Amino acid sequence: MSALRQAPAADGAAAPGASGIRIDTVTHAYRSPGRPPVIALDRISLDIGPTEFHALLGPSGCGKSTLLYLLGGFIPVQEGAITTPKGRVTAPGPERSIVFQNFALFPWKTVRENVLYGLRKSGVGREESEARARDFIALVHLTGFEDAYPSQLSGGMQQRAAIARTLAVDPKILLMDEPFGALDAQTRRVMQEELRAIWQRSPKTVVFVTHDVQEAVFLADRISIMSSRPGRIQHILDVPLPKERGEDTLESREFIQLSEHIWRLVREQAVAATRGRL
Ligand SMILES: Nc1ncnc2c1ncn2[C@@H]1O[C@H](COP(=O)(O)OP(=O)(O)OP(=O)(O)O)[C@@H](O)[C@H]1O
Repeated sequence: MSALRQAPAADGAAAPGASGIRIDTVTHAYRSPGRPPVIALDRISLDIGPTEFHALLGPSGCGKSTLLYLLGGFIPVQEGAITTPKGRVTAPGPERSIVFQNFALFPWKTVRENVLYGLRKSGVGREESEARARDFIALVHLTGFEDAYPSQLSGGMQQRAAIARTLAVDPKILLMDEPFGALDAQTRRVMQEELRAIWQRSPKTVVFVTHDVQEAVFLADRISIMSSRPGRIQHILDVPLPKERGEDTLESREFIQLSEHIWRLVREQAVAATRGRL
């Protein structure tokens, strides 16, 4: 396929000191007594550019979440290094925000208070925080639910509140672990378009974990496809679609061809992973 280019390094890839992320030969093993270690990641190297939207795809258990949590500083780097312009990642930091699969809202705070919490914590003033909270609650279609507590919302609404909380802070590096997994198909599509539009208005490094090939192709500039046991990056592909993406994108020949091609590559990894377990 001529539009495709195997892309071992991004154009404008992050050099340490520029913004973006450099992942340098990172290996991660989970160890428990009396069991062989699980090598979740094996010598992963990847440069993600300062304004790049990067998607991670791969079969279940290939280490996507592990890599994202390492980038977030939630689990310590065992071998290799992860560098951002702030230096080596050793702990969570204000320049990196993460949206987890299962929302992580404060149950004792309302939607508005949850969104305000992130803003106030990152030093945004009261008035600006109130305005941003209003805007981002509207963006995720939760206007009217500002004073609701998480327990009063559906799973999808809670997830949208969590997304609003993270996006409102406008972090330099946005890490997302299947953030739209709990949403119905319609809402998911709207949120994908909104996220892409937000990223275009305020370009930042995004690392987006998903199982959904079309979601990855619609959102990302580059896609890494991982293999499992051990987790390695098998392919890095450019997504040569126009920057502006919407309904038309989904119907374009380029989108359909690229999605099919990537689907085949992911399937190969999934088949290999299943064989490995038999
Ligand atoms: N706390 C843990 N202890 C032991 N093994 C773990 C732990 N967390 C993850 N693993 C193992 O590490 C590997 C990578 O897991 P990880 O959750 O990162 O994969 P994933 O690609 O995000 O999977 P999924 O797509 O199903 O969410 C898997 O084999 C998993 O079983």
